[in-house]
Amino acid sequence: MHPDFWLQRWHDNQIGFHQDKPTPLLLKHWPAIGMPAGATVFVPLAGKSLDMVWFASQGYRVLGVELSPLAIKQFISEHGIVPEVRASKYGTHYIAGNVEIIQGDVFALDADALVDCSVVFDRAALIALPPDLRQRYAREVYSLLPQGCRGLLITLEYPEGEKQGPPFSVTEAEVHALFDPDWHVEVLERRDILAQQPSFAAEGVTALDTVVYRLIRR
Ligand SMILES: C[S@@+](CC[C@H](N)C(=O)[O-])C[C@H]1O[C@@H](n2cnc3c(N)ncnc32)[C@H](O)[C@@H]1O
Repeated sequence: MHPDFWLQRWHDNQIGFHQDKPTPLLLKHWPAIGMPAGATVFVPLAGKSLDMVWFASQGYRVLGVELSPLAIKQFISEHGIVPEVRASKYGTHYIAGNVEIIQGDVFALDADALVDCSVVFDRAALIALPPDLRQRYAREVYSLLPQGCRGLLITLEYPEGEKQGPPFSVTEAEVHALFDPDWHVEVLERRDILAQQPSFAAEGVTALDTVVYRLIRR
């Protein structure tokens, strides 16, 4: 997916993926990750997600990465934040309290950028990417995370070809193909959400599951 696609989505305010509260499945499953307060949570493809605010409210540090300057501008203005701003080889860093968001390309990160991250939260990130980029993302971004790093990954699954992504359907088999053997992959929950997502049914999708995974970097 070309970066311009996402910049245009933000420009046109086509951000149906944005939620006006923290992700309920995050709140439900976070205890299973067992991450002490003070840890740094990596939030790739962060948007202006309120999950970042929730993590900060729970005493975590947050490192978000987001391509769109507009998303970050909105995050800052909607939370009345006055960030410190600095530039690095990764992009422009906006830092306020426990939250740091890099405006830049997630594929430009290196291991140094993620060295302090003990956990990754992936909601609408892996599934925002088409198949070839998903492989690159697992190979070039997840692989930068330190040993022992944990992850909470939320995906969607719907029958092949019933809808054009994003969001893309990513099967359990694909999650294993992407992350085995570097990550231990475990399903925490699979839930049928078709009835709660009328826009999918309106597009002709006949089945829709969300799946929550716990990942542990070996
Ligand atoms: C579907 S949205 C999800 C946002 C957020 N995770 C949420 O739950 O609301 C995907 C986001 O990834 C951003 N994005 C896409 N490709 C990116 C890349 N290569 N590097 C950083 N951000 C990217 C887009 O601008 C968009 O805001």
